[in-house]
Amino acid sequence: MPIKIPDNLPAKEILNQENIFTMDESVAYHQDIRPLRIALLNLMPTKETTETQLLRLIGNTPLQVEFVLLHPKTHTSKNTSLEHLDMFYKTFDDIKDDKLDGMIITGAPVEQMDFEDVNYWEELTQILEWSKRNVTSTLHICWAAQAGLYHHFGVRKYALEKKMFGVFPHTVSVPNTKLLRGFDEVFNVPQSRHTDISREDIERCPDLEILAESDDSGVYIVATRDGKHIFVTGHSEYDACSLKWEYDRDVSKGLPIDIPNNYYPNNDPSRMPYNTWRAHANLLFSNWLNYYVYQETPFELTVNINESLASSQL
Ligand SMILES: CC(=O)SCCNC(=O)CCNC(=O)[C@H](O)C(C)(C)COP(=O)(O)OP(=O)(O)OC[C@H]1O[C@@H](n2cnc3c(N)ncnc32)[C@H](O)[C@@H]1OP(=O)(O)O
Ligand SMILES: N[C@@H](CCO)C(=O)O
Repeated sequence: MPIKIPDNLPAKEILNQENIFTMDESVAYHQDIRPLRIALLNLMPTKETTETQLLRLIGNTPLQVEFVLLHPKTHTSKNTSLEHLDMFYKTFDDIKDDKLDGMIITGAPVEQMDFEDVNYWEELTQILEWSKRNVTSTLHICWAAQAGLYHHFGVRKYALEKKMFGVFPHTVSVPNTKLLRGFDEVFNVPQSRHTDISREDIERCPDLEILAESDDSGVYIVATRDGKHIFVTGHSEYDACSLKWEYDRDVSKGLPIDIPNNYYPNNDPSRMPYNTWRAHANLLFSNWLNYYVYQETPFELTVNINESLASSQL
């Protein structure tokens, strides 16, 4: 949340140089508050786990959030029951005439397919197009980040020789960026993917900026310069045991898989892993909700986003 301080306090200039968000008394007086409407487009097979992980992070805010769960209607889910989807989920058709303050699009275990072979690809591209005009800020996770970068900017994904699997040290690439406010200079993020995006491809797109990366696991966060589209390659939302569960699954299937990097104490899979990324996960989501959604979204959501986006190149 912004700090409201007297207009002429000396600390204000120092904090402004650090991009710390302060608000003049005059602006604060006029700021209106209402609940934020955030959708989760859940593409994961393990839908209930993902709902819990993301709600835990979205719930860590003083803002009121109305959460809308979406699933792709053109995909028949094998691993989530129809009862669960009918009871708790909507589809794009139900919300396409609305506006949203924010949207999160999850990862999906389809990264080794061509985008066009994913059976809900056409529906997803409609949603991505719609998000440009109807959502204040969209946060794409893992495969959704690759899908969004490909659809909006033609950035492709590359197959990795070996799965990027484990917990990797990351660094902030742009000092004082609002999305990474409060982050340590080195912070951990779980990565679990067979494909990658390239720094050079992103640098060729003037609308994109790399905000965080890792010497070991590559680009972590890319954002459009207007903050309306955020692409996150890792899984900060994962629980302590998510990588263990994936590792045990692959071992039991006899798949070639290394012990997750920097995860188990002494690299020993018989020991319980620690969560060393939770604080940064909470910061990432609360910074996004505050600076990219709440501070940017119009009070009258229906009035709107079209106007503020009219000048955007997307
Ligand atoms: C790169 C990232 O984004 S990482 C995020 C993805 N990570 C995860 O999903 C981790 C958890 N998932 C898993 O461990 C596994 O997918 C499991 C155990 C749930 C199921 O695995 P399997 O039994 O081997 O495969 P299964 O045939 O059930 O398909 C798995 C999923 O792949 C996706 N999928 C497979 N083929 C297609 C296709 N042609 N089009 C779209 N989605 C597809 C679906 O999401 C499907 O699950 P769903 O129908 O419940 O949505
Ligand atoms: N995180 C995924 C990668 C596959 O897309 C898994 O291991 O299931």
